[in-house]
Amino acid sequence: MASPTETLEFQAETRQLLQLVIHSIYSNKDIFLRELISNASDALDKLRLESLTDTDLAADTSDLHITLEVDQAARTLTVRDNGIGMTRDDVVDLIGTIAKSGTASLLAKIKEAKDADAAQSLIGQFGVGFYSAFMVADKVTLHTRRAGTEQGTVWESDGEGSYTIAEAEGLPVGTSVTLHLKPADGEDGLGDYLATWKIRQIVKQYSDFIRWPIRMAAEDQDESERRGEPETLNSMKALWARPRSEVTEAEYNEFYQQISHDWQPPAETVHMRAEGTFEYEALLFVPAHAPFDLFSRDAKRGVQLYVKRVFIMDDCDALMPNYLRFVKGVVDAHDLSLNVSREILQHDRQITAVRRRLVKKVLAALKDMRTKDSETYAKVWEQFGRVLKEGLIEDRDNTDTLLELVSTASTHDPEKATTLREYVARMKDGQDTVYYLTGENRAMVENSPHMEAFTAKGYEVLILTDPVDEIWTDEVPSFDGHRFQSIAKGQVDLDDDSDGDGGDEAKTEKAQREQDFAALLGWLQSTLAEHVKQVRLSTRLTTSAACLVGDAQDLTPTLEKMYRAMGQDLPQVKRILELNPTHPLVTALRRAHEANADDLALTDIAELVHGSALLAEGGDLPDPARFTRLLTDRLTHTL
Ligand SMILES: Nc1ncnc2c1ncn2[C@@H]1O[C@H](COP(=O)(O)OP(=O)(O)OP(=O)(O)O)[C@@H](O)[C@H]1O
Repeated sequence: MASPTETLEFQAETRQLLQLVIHSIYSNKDIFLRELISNASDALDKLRLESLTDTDLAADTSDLHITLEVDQAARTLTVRDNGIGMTRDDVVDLIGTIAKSGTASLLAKIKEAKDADAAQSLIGQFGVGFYSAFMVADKVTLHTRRAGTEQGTVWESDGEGSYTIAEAEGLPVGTSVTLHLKPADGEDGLGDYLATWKIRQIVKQYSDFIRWPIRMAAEDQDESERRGEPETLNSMKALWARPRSEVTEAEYNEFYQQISHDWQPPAETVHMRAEGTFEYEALLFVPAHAPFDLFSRDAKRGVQLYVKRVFIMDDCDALMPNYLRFVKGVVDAHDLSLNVSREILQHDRQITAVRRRLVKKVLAALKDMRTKDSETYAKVWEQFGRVLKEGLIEDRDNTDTLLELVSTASTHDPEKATTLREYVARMKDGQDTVYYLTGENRAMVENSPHMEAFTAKGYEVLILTDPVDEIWTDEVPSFDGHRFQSIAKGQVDLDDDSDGDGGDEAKTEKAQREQDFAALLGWLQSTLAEHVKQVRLSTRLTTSAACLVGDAQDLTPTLEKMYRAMGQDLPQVKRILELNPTHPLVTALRRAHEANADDLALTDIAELVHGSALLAEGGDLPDPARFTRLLTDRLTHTL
């Protein structure tokens, strides 16, 4: 006897998401069918795979398919599959809850979204799956029975606060989802989903490449039986297995949209076939925009893995490195076992070789796009540049290609980003170094005192403002033989007279200056010993009195902060204070020190010079209250 019907509440987040879905976040309601068919197709994949790998599972896989049934009188559309099915617990867990990470933050963002378009693009990135049924139906009934079990389950909800669940007898293995359709409403984007032409059109558009037959039972069931086989609506062609020359751009785009649930076409398509000892086909896509969770720790990565047309897994991370986590697509390998697990894949030499080849292909496609279609490339870089730069740290094999892809702001043109190659082509005679400065934002970098001499002398400096820039510039020594040099690190001697003429004179002048300032520098060094490891004269300043720099191998303050935020226990990184010997404050300080080295006011000024240099580069003062007091005292003295 069947158990009584239970009424259960949706989880709070699920309820919120349902409300968003029902109140038409999507202007295009037709996609509900794509979502339900995609779930049904996954269920068929799972049953096929499980029956191949679990010989104890007595399941009939001889005719796996999806059926769409229209009942005009009852105004229902049913999506039926004979796939894996669900147990009662599965239904409660999978349909009543959204276990996806990031749901709460996504909901918050959707609520903040300014308009329906922005909200739609956010929810589009998430994929509402099963719940999209409630866009077109005011009641949804689901019957299901898990393969290998006897007990069926029936679930029903109007998408408001709760759902009912009960046992059901005599169900076939698989799942059927019956939508009690809302009336068609053109203005609200609600099509007539009882019309077979409409269903045919939606399946063709969104689900043509689904690898299982999608059949439609004709309106009149009796008549269809008399006519024989129901009609199959989709072509089922595995697009990746067809030669490139036979696939149209529209087909590629539709396929991409099916697997990614994206509403825009991809920015780039890579289709390849490898023959030889390890055969495979790959069809990869670079999306046009980043998913909302690109930088979240548990963001999915990887492509779908098939073995000889049998779906094995989604998000196969062994096939894509972390820094290409935005690439979507399919890899169909011919010589793998269907039982292959993620762990085995991680250590499989052939998979590593496939991955290496795929990475090269994707990077080559991006490089090609950069030369041939710089406008699209600029958009792709804007979306994924920060992630691609992680490759400079992770992937030593492709450093050269990745460096060619880098596009960054520079002092050359405030409006336009530059590539490293363009930078090198513009380098001054005798310059063999690529100068850059990292910082939190463009304005801070541009106004940093470190820039002064470079600007004055016409040297171009790259402006790097992504956190990842701090790290890769530390790890990658050069581009095409030209060393990377932070203008906030090491000795920068732009006065160096490399061709020799006049060099002696400059050297004598420098030596004289060093001698003149020796006493002041020595005194400052001991006075500021707590904060800096050295005080020296600078050649990089023209207008500021002082700046802080690091040794070539030192961590930058931002990097130091990042490591500390990650919980690393670092010793204090002391920096070098550089003084501008031509600045009136510095020359006056020298005179005052010569006149009376014991004047206590000089100590305050030394601290103020150090604090100002910190502030000028956007740094944090060790003791802001003390700095303000010293500054106020000094200002009071001048009045
Ligand atoms: N027809 C079905 N047969 C078996 N299980 C199903 C079926 N439909 C849904 N499910 C189960 O319910 C889960 C939730 O489905 P839902 O469509 O909400 O999300 P999803 O398919 O996991 O994600 P997305 O649609 O964003 O890719 C699925 O992962 C699957 O386990």
